[in-house]
Amino acid sequence: MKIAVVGTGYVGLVTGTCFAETGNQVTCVDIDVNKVTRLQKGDIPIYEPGLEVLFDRNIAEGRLTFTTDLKEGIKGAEVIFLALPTPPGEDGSADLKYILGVANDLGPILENYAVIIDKSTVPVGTAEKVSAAIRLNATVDFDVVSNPEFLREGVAVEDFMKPDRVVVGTTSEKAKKVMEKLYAPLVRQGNPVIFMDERSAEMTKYAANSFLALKITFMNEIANLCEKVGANVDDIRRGIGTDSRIGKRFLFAGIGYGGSCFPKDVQALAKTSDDYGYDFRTLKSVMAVNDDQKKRLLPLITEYFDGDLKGKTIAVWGLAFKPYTDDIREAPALENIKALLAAGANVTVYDPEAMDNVKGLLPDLTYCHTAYAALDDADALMIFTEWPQFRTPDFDKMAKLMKEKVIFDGRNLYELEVMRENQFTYYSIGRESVDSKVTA
Ligand SMILES: NC(=O)c1ccc[n+]([C@@H]2O[C@H](COP(=O)([O-])OP(=O)(O)OC[C@H]3O[C@@H](n4cnc5c(N)ncnc54)[C@H](O)[C@@H]3O)[C@@H](O)[C@H]2O)c1
Ligand SMILES: O=c1ccn([C@@H]2O[C@H](COP(=O)(O)OP(=O)(O)O[C@H]3O[C@H](CO)[C@@H](O)[C@H](O)[C@H]3O)[C@@H](O)[C@H]2O)c(=O)[nH]1
Repeated sequence: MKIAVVGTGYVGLVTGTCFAETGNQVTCVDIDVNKVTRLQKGDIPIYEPGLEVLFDRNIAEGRLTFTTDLKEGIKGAEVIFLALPTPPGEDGSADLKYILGVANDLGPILENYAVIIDKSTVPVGTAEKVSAAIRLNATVDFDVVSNPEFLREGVAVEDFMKPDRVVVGTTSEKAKKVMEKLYAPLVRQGNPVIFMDERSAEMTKYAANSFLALKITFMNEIANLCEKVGANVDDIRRGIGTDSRIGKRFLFAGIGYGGSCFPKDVQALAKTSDDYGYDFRTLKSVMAVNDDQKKRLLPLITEYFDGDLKGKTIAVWGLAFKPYTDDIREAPALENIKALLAAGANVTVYDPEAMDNVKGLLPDLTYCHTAYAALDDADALMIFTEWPQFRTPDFDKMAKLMKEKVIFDGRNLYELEVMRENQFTYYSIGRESVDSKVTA
């Protein structure tokens, strides 16, 4: 099939590359000239494991091309994906200016029947708005379909190629046939496609993200209570996750959820609820609890240093909002680092992928080439991202480098017993703290 993908961000690049890999002819369109020039040279601007190999192969074999010209990009395409940003507007609702802007542009340049696919996360009713915007100037027939994306950054290729499900919202039989053809290779491999109407598909995306954010937030509150009652949240996770009705995934307590999706999508669904006169109380609690959770370690580190962080050197491991990505959008690390700087601390950081993305935003940090270099003469270590390489460090080496053997861990990377054996003072989430100052 001939496919156009408008928007070469995270979703656009994964969508374009994966559909090229399944044998389609894909043209990706972006208004960002620098990005398109880079892409045309075969330089991929995001870090996503497994994507580069597919990207290189499909460019080399001529199935994947890039342009800044929308008209050229959509020429002859049977399907046109809109993978455009939907950032939060001032009132928390998803800002549709990119989507509707492209929809307006599409009307006069469509030359043949095409299915226009909302891949972006968009509020209920957007397919109708996109359709109306295109119809204003269109001279040919078209359909607008909602096909939300559920991929996770860091495992995006796998999520795309082996999705738990594909959701397609359309009430047009003609568009349904095109969508069945598009996803036939995935269906043949046993991945289900669930058809529904446009509004239900749009709601499904927000319901999925909000439910996952709720699940994490619930565990974060259980963790907070565990600290008070003397229970261990990791045991609770194992104890409830084995119940198949609850499920093992997305039960890891930590320093709050971040990223480019959960925060904005929970907020947007809450705004939709308000607009329709429904008071969605659980969603509002999720947002409030998560805001607090992100700051969970700050009072602990402040108290540890008797209320004064001025002149202390705090090492930070992890900047990305989660491992296997260089994405720092809504990353808990950033808010914490800003608070440390405001309190007068010096901050040394290490992240295997995300440092270049932070340098412009926070130039006053000391960026280190290795995790250990960040510990040199540090008064404490804070951990915000669970990169695998942080899980099994050389504790003796850490002890020699650090001024004080104290760790504030927002991701529960270490067993309490290991911390006791290594005589580290250790604060984590939802577990008792280890005070090696007293026991050493
Ligand atoms: N990032 C994820 O993991 C993820 C997963 C599922 C769904 N989503 C949703 O997918 C959508 C896109 O997310 P993203 O992370 O890929 O966005 P992004 O911000 O990384 O990329 C968007 C791209 O669109 C381009 N663009 C803007 N206006 C344009 C125009 N008029 N014409 C052509 N290109 C234009 C930008 O230059 C940019 O390259 C959002 O709605 C998001 O909520 C994201
Ligand atoms: O048990 C868990 C699981 C995740 N998180 C946090 O939750 C956030 C989001 O993680 P994850 O869902 O893995 O990352 P995203 O790439 O943001 O993916 C989410 O958002 C995407 C954009 O909408 C959707 O497509 C995905 O299905 C959805 O998982 C991160 O801050 C994680 O640290 C936890 O704190 N505990």
